[in-house]
Amino acid sequence: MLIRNASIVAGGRLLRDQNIAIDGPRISGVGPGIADESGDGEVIEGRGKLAISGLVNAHTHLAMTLFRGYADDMELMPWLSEKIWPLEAKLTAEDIRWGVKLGCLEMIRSGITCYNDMYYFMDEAARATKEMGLRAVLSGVLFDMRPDLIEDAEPFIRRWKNDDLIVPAVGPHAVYTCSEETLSRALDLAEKHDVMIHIHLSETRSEVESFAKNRGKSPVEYLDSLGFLSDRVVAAHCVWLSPQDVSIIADRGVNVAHCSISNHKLASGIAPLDRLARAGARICLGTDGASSNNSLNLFQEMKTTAIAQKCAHSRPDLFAAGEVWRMATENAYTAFRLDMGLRAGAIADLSLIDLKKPWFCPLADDNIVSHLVYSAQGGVETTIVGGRVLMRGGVIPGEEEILERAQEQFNDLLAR
Ligand SMILES: C[C@H]1O[C@@H](n2cnc3c(O)ncnc32)[C@H](O)[C@@H]1O
Ligand SMILES: [Zn+2]
Repeated sequence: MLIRNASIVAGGRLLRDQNIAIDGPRISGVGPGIADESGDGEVIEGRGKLAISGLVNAHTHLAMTLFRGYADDMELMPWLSEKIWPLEAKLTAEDIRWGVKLGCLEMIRSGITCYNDMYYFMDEAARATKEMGLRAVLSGVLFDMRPDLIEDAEPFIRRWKNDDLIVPAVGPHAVYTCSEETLSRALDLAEKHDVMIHIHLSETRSEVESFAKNRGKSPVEYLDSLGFLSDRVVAAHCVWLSPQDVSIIADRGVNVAHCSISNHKLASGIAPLDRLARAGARICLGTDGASSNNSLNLFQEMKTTAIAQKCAHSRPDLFAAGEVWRMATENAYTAFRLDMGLRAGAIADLSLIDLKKPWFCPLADDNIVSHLVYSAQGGVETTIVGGRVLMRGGVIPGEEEILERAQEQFNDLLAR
């Protein structure tokens, strides 16, 4: 396959008239005049389009698209205990199938090619994701109150560990819902199978303060005392951190999944991203679920991340566009061990964005990253994962049926 005459971003600058040759699941060449070596004869016209390497959603609960708009305007714990968990108790595999497909539609349309998820019925989520063609790191959520879920964690890893798109992981929900035994079991599993650990961490002030009151240490210090923290961990939120917590996170190489919009919508707080960045922590971006955002759009996350941090610190120079762009791309590629980027040999996970949109005008060689972070509002029109075209010219096969079925599942779930 050959994408011809596209523009790309290199060193923060716009590079025009580039060909991208794709051979099977990988990129075979990028540059002016590069020829198609695959022999499949497929050509995608890239003139007037920007090719970007795929964005990575570092934290979500994809099937929560069915809960979009279901319980707005609440803070975390009452939201979970009074509204979300009672309805999740009624979830079926079919709900997960169509909720995940709906979420995949939205992510394909916003240039996300890989997502990191922690939820229920994850075999169904994996099958639905593969049908949609996206890449995913998936973990079944672990709670003390659900010993059945804990029992299935290892079998799940064994079922999916050699898949070409699905990477299994372990998902202990949080320190306030998982005992030390559960956390230690999750860690042992992750180390035994060399998979990642996905956890919610220090999201709200009350969570951290009550934990410290009961345990005499912060959630971060507690996890560190268990030997839990390393670059195998993706920690969502990391909002309420002491200076010591920040040092531990950075020193252990923990991957932070910063969820700016979810933190704002639940009024959880504004994460100390500047302190984390200055300490050398790796920061990625996540949308969280569509019930606490309520979109699955990393362009919105990037803009919100940048402007929220600038305003919180009265420092407009903080988190320039290029730094935030790397949170949704390169930082996540490192965190999730993804061989991604617009270069020969990388996996062919990329999107084309139509530059003939008002929000990309005026275009200069040095303002494209600014437009992507501060003004882009859509225009992703082609998305490719592993060399498979998932959306072309704005068309995703089967989209109408997915929208109908997701609506039916939502109606059925609420009626249960
Ligand atoms: C996977 C479980 O986690 C729940 N969940 C969704 N969003 C959040 C959040 O921001 N913090 C903690 N837990 C969350 C989800 O409803 C599942 O029960
Ligand atoms: Zn979450």
